[in-house]
Amino acid sequence: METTIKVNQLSKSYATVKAVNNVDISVCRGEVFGLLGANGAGKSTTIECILGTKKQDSGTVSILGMNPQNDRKKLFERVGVQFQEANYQDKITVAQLCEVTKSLYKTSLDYQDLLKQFGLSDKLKSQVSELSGGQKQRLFIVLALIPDPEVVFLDELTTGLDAKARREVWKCLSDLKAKGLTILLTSHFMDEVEALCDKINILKNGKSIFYGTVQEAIAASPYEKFEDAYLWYTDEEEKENESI
Ligand SMILES: Nc1ncnc2c1ncn2[C@@H]1O[C@H](COP(=O)(O)OP(=O)(O)OP(=O)(O)O)[C@@H](O)[C@H]1O
Repeated sequence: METTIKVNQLSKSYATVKAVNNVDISVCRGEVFGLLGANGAGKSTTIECILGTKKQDSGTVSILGMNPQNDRKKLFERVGVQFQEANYQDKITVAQLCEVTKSLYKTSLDYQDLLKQFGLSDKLKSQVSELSGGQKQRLFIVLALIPDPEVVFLDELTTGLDAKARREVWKCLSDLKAKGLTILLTSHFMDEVEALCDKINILKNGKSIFYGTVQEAIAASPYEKFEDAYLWYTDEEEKENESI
């Protein structure tokens, strides 16, 4: 299968913090990859190095066959990014924000269709600032999908969404995956990871402590539930570190 994202031995430090330490990632076309770990584990730094908005200290990154440092412009046309705190002006409606986003790209999808898929059809004329947290979160996913990307990065996918909205987002993403969209996501919800991710990489203090499928993660742990296994992996490492 075609490899869409390939990260080899990626490392990045900030002054005294080794934020990412020899991380590997390999994502094929149409796969959903979960980058997991507690706050500060190194997920955002890894994503920024993949997108080329940060430069790694060592290791290599290839996305859609491109080097993100050299091909930022070409990459921008083919990759969607969901931002947590988008920088939009205060008084802007959903429709206007979608229009502005659309205008940045050569090709784009019909945003009215996307808004419908994500349950936001009736918000077209609403001010973005007046949307609920969950509605904003879904709008940010829509914005990431407007350029009809081949790869999409979704940071803290469904944080702030209610149970029904989360399920709806999962369904939409599964449909997009079936059409060949490659997805790299971060999430603090293990039910979501289990429902969506083909492979995961669990980071702790910048290092990879598990890489493989959710099933493999469970099998290699003493637990039967993924959330228990996840907590076991992250705690286990802590114990090892404490004993050093
Ligand atoms: N610009 C920066 N300058 C200095 N240190 C930073 C910077 N950005 C991140 N760090 C540090 O690097 C480490 C990894 O941070 P990063 O944001 O990549 O983690 P994360 O897994 O995305 O966390 P979260 O789940 O909270 O978003 C943390 O210790 C953080 O404090």
